[in-house]
Amino acid sequence: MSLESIRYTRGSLDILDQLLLPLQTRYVKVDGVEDGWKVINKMQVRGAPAIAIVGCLSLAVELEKDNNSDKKVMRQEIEGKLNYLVSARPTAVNIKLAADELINLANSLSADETVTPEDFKERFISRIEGMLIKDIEDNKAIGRYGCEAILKNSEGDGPVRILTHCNTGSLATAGYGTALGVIRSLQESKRLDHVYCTETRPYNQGARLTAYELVHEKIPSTLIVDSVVSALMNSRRITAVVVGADRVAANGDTANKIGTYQIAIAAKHHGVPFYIAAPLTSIDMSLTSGERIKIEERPEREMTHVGVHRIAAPGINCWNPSFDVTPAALITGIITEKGVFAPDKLSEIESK
Ligand SMILES: CSC[C@@H](O)[C@@H](O)C(=O)COP(=O)(O)O
Repeated sequence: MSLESIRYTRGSLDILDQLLLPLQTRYVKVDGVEDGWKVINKMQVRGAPAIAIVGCLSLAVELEKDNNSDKKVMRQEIEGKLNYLVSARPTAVNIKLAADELINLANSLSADETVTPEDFKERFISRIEGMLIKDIEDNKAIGRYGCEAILKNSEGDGPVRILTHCNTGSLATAGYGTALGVIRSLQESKRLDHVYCTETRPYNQGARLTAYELVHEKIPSTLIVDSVVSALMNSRRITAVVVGADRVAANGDTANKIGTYQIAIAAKHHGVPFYIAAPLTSIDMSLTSGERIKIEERPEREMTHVGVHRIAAPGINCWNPSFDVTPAALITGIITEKGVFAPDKLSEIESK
C-alpha cells in the first residue's frame, strides 16, 4: 500500500508530519485554517498539490464545525481564510488556483437565492472533498502518459533509467504522485531498470522522502548527492529526467525545487530528455513567462543545520532560495493528465 500523507474524513483531518520522516511516522491533527497555515508554512506537509489539498481541507474542517447561517458572512469569511492560506507559501500555484475556484463557488452560492445556508455548506465542502479524489485520478493519468512518452522516445525496447529530483510522490500529492507516478507506471510496465534520486539539498526531500517512498515501493533505486548529476549522465546511460513543478508559466518556463535548473542544463548537454510531470493545477496561464514567478526564500537555518546539528561555519552569509526556474527551452515535454505537451504548446491544453 502507498504511503498516506493525508487522512481525511468529514470534519477531521490529520497529516503525516514530513519533518519527522523517515525516522518517525507521526500524524498531526489539523483542526482548522490556522493549523492548516502552520503545517504548510513549517513544511510538515509540502509538495505543490498536497499544499493545495491540505489548505482547502483545513477550511472544510473549520466550516463543518461552523454554525453560521448567514450566507453573506460565510462567503466573506471563506474569501479571507482562503487568501490567508495562500500566503503560507508563495511559489506553488496550486493553492492559489484552488482558492480562486472556491471563491468563485462561494460567490455564486451566496448570490443564488434558491441555495440555503445548509446547501451552501454542503456543496462547498463536497467541492473540496472532490479535489482529493481528482488529484489521485490526475496523477494516475500523468503516470500513464509519462510512461508512454518515455518508452516511445527511448531506443529499442530495453530497460529505462530515470533521474528525479525532490519529492513528487504520495507524500507530495493526494496519492500516487506526479514524477514519481511516472516512475510507478514505468515500474508497472516492467521496463524500469533503475531510478536515481538526488538528495535535494538543503532540505533533503530526496534523501528523506523520495528515497523512503522508493524503498517502500521496492523500486530499484540509488541515492546521489546533488552534485553527482553531471557525472551520472556522463558515466551511466540515463533515459530521461522526470521532475515535478510548483508553477509552470504560459510559455513553459517551470519553477521547481532549487537545483532543477542545473539538472536541466546537464540533461541538455548530455542529450537526455528532460520532462516536467505536473497536473493542470500547477499551470499558471496568467504568467507569460517564468520571470514573474515569486521565488520563496527559506530560513538560513535549513542550510546551516542538519536537524539540530550545525554544519556551516558560524558567521557565514547564506542565500536559500527554495525554487528555481527552468527555461522552457531546456524542457522536452510537460506531462499532464491531458497528455504530454511541448512547452510552447501549453495553450493547446484548453482545446483537449
Ligand atoms: C508533486 S510536487 C512537485 C513539487 O512541488 C516538488 O518537486 C517540490 O519542489 C516541492 O517543494 P517543497 O519545498 O518540498 O514543497
